[in-house]
Amino acid sequence: MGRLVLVAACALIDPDGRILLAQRPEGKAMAGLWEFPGGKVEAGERPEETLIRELYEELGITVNETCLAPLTFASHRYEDFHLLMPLYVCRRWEGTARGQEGQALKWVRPLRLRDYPMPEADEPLIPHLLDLAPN
Ligand SMILES: Nc1nc2c([nH]c(=O)n2[C@H]2C[C@H](O)[C@@H](COP(=O)(O)OP(=O)(O)OP(=O)(O)O)O2)c(=O)[nH]1
Repeated sequence: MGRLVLVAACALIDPDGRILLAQRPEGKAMAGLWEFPGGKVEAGERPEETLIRELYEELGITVNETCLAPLTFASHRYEDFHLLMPLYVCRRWEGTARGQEGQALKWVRPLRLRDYPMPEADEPLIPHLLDLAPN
């Protein structure tokens, strides 16, 4: 196995039950694919701290730790690393999500998630989101 990489990700869910996807920018690995906001857990961080930091940096929103609920996780072998990615859900935050790094954002109904090409690791997460918000 290659390196184990720990990434915390979050499905933000709006009052209509739609989920926020962010498009990975050009120049990064997996550019153009749609992902759940989040990022690598840095040394000394808890995953919840990572998410609070990343959601502010990427989207400009403020999230309280008590509003982050664990849903499931992805464990996926990529060519050069193994991704372990806990997925949280969050229905409450402060501010309006805007791509702070020029990335496109899209609020997507769970049934439409498959219309957006996602990283391989994310595919098994979709049924969990469909169970959660079945429209
Ligand atoms: N945030 C997020 N990352 C995901 C998802 N699915 C998935 O395979 N990943 C992978 C893509 C990256 O390899 C890693 C997240 O790393 P990142 O976005 O913080 O960092 P990066 O690839 O831009 O690399 P770096 O330049 O910051 O080191 O997890 C997802 O749904 N959300």
